[in-house]
Amino acid sequence: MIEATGLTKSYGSKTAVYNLNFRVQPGKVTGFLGPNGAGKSTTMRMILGLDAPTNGSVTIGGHQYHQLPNAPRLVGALLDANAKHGGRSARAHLLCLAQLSGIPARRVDEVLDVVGLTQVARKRSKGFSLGMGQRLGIAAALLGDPQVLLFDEPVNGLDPEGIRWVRELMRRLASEGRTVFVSSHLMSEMAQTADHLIVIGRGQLMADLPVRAFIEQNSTGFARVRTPDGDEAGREKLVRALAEAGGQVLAEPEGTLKVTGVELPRISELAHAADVRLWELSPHHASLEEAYMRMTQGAVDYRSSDDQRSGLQAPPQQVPGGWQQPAGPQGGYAPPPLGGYGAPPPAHAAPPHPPHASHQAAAPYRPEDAR
Ligand SMILES: Nc1ncnc2c1ncn2[C@@H]1O[C@H](COP(=O)(O)OP(=O)(O)OP(=O)(O)O)[C@@H](O)[C@H]1O
Repeated sequence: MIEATGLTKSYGSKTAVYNLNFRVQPGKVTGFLGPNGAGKSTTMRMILGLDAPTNGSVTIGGHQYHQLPNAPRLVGALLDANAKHGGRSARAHLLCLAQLSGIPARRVDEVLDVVGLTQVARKRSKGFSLGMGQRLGIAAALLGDPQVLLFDEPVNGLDPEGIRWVRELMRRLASEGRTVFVSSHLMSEMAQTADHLIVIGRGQLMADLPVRAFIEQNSTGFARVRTPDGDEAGREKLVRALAEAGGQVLAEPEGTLKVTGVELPRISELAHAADVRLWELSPHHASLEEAYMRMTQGAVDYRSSDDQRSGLQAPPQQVPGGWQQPAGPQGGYAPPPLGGYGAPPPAHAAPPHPPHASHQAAAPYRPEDAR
């Protein structure tokens, strides 16, 4: 098990990671999610003893990395797939790592086989594609047959077949009882790979919950409704009727309405009764990616200025005579529940002041706490 306690890292005035508390359990794939610059790599480096925490600690099996007896045999990691000598062959690169850790040479051939690089084992790695480089990095992580594995963005540069392979490998490693900690900025990928999620934004913990719970909370459906272009009166009439029927309506930038709280057949009846024609009435599911974006919005360091994801970045548009707020608890676009994901970090910065003992981030939401 990996355990972080009050883990904090500052680089000068920049706080990269602040007061992280989490546990990564064996026998599961734990996804470590966060937008660019959230602090994932910094956290992983601290777990591996490559960076020293400014405050707090992180341990593996109760020990700091440097205190582990024979660490390379206990912990394997892929941090940077480019961290290799390009002039060496894949096999020579792995042999070198194996010798440094007292791992027998036959293990090199085993891991080359596991990652599918046997055919190119004697080729220089500088000619490798990004995907082959990732596979070589994964092979290096597996060399010591470790119980604890950390992968920083392992599917970067992989094609769909490679992504599926990584997903299956992670799941297999976890099913063997290993601790598997995988970082990504893609919720859609993690939703398919991980059992548990730890989400950070601007260095702070935003959620710590099973993937199943995240999906249950965020994959509720909604209806998309379009009235004829230019028929403002009809649109307003429908919005009023939907609101009176208990629905929640959000105007989308494209001119459509996003409706939750009213079933599709009922929307059709209401439109008919109000004598409003519909150009579109379709069922939808909010994607997990969207829910994740919503959770981490305000915790993103770098965002393009023309990000038009409907209802996510832009404030909801006012709907005349109807509901103006985003969907309620049953809607896919609901804001994180109060007391739910834990206090998000301050909107515009990681801790506004350098961390100090009295500034405690709220405990993250764990569904088991609610039971
Ligand atoms: N050595 C360093 N010196 C100064 N700032 C750093 C250093 N390493 C990381 N940072 C800063 O700390 C923050 C967290 O960076 P980190 O690389 O851990 O994020 P990340 O979640 O891994 O991002 P990405 O998904 O883009 O790799 C960033 O703002 C980054 O610029």
